[in-house]
Amino acid sequence: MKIVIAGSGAMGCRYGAALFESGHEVTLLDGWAEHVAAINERGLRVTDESGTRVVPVPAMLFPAPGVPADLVIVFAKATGTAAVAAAAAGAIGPATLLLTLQNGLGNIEALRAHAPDERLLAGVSMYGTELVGPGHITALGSGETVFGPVSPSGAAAAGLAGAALNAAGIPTRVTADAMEVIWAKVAFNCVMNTVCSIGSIPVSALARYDDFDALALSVLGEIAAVADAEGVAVDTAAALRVMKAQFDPSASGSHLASMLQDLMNGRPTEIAQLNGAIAERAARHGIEAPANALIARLIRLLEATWSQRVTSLHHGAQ
Ligand SMILES: NC(=O)C1=CN([C@@H]2O[C@H](COP(=O)(O)OP(=O)(O)OC[C@H]3O[C@@H](n4cnc5c(N)ncnc54)[C@H](OP(=O)(O)O)[C@@H]3O)[C@@H](O)[C@H]2O)C=CC1
Ligand SMILES: CC(C)(CO)C(=O)C(=O)O
Repeated sequence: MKIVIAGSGAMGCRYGAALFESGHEVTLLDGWAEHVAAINERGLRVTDESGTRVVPVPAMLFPAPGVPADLVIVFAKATGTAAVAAAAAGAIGPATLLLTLQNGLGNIEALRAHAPDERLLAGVSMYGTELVGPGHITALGSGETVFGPVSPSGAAAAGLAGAALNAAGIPTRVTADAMEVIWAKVAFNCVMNTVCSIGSIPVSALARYDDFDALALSVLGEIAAVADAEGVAVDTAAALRVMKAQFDPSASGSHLASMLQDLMNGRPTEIAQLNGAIAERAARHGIEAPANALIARLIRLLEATWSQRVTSLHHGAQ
């Protein structure tokens, strides 16, 4: 298949490398010139449990040239989905499938401007990945990819894309209910990404915190109420189990949540598409969501002040 990755940071590079190595014609599209140049000059470096390998996958700066792909996978941050899809429009032809595995709410809505529902596929990934520098990612931990068609008429297309990912060694499950898996992952990220960011801790450190269940459930209860108002069921007990399974270093325990990576890189976070979106939708539905509203405020505080974080005693002393 001719595959274009629209937004080739940590995750886009991870999926693009695996698909390239399994024989597909892959192009990584990104807006970071130094990263694209490093990939084209030295190959994409992928570090995983077995070491570092170099993958000679080609990369290009946006915008995409006018050559339609069979599959475009959007892996920009959710803050930039609309802009990235517009910059990738040259690769989206009348038969192109458009797949989003991004975190957050609102990605499907942003992609609808570029493909009808029968060619839109959406879901989630539990892979923990870090962009450690231009042209270099660490791809650690296991995790399932789950997605489905946005419209029932896209079921065959979802099967085709799922088969390509599985054949590339990315464990993938195709579901009939994309919205259910997206909301379950939103619930996961609204707790895990924010709490790990506020604490500046890896996922595994949460295992040491006795009150995790109460903290998580205060956030999850509000999310379940908002999801319910939008016709989607979120199973809070199941969400809590999935989170706690990630404390294990062989899952994503040693991983730094993507929101914490954003803060460390001085980049905007996806808070508006996570707890911020929950607080906003709750207000629209007349539901109280103080925990999510407070967490959104705390993350915005971190975004504004991260560069002034105190990291040692006697800060400023000579
Ligand atoms: N990382 C993870 O473990 C996981 C991430 N996700 C989700 O996948 C989506 C993509 O996330 P992810 O791959 O982590 O995103 P990254 O932060 O790795 O990359 C996103 C984009 O940000 C820009 N960028 C990133 N770092 C720099 C830098 N230091 N300097 C300049 N530009 C930079 C690049 O594009 P540009 O310059 O064009 O902005 C890049 O394509 C998100 O929705 C995320 O929540 C889901 C599961 C796990
Ligand atoms: C990898 C995982 C599941 C861990 O929080 C994630 O979604 C993220 O970092 O954004």
